[in-house]
Amino acid sequence: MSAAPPPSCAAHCACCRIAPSMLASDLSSLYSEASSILAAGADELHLDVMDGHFVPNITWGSPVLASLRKRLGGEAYFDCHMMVAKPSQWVEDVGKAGGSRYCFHVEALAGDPLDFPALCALIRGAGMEVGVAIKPGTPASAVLDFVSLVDMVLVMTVEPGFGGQKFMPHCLPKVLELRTKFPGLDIEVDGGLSPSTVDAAAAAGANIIVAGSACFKPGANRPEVVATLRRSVEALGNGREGGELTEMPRKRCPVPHVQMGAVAAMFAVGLARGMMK
Ligand SMILES: O=C(CO)[C@@H](O)[C@H](O)COP(=O)(O)O
Repeated sequence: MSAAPPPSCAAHCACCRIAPSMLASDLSSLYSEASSILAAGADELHLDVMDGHFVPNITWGSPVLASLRKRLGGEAYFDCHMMVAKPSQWVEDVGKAGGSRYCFHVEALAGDPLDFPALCALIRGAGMEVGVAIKPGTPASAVLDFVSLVDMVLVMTVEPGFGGQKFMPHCLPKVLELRTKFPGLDIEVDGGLSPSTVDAAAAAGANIIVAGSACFKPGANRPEVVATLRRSVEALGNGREGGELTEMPRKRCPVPHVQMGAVAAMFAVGLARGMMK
């Protein structure tokens, strides 16, 4: 028996946004990595905040966000994915540090003094947009009643905590369920996304694509990866074709500039010798 085809949504109008996960970048040069990926066409910077309790890993908090914000200026969009046990605890700090969207995990609400609506109000009061994330084992029904309170739902396609994991396609029916019920909703997918897995997520209805390793792995052509991810959402989610798709960036010149200079010099010498004969 052949495997079931991946789920596929009707064309929707939710705009594609590409949000590279900075966790996979060279963290010793966070500012230049962020600048480079924005220059490559990224729409958002996906910033994974992990507290060592909600997930078995620790990354960074508001001091790092604030210093990145200071150097990048006000334009860059900070998609803060809060993998923390008590989401309400960090809202004020992350807002002050320049977070643009505060995405909390619905699973963490059990240990938080605030309920869903109160937490959303706190986040908006701190000047940020609201996202809610669900882990692979959490059904979409956990957030369905609250969609009107949020700007985005993040469907995790790996267990949160670490970059570089394998994409879990069995999470995609949740994306399709949300897209079918909410055609204009921002739906983000995160974990194992790359040019070879994005089509399944885009076809299910995801319009915000987080990709860490794919964007930052050594040798990656960043503009090409970002454009490839975007074109997938435009084609399979928005139903665009041909010239309506974002253009692929022009390929790099296969001959490095140094070599080009050497070729030009040899040509000039040859020409001069010919003239001297
Ligand atoms: O939230 C997480 C992991 O918890 C992600 O944002 C990953 O950092 C994505 O990395 P790749 O799977 O794309 O390498």
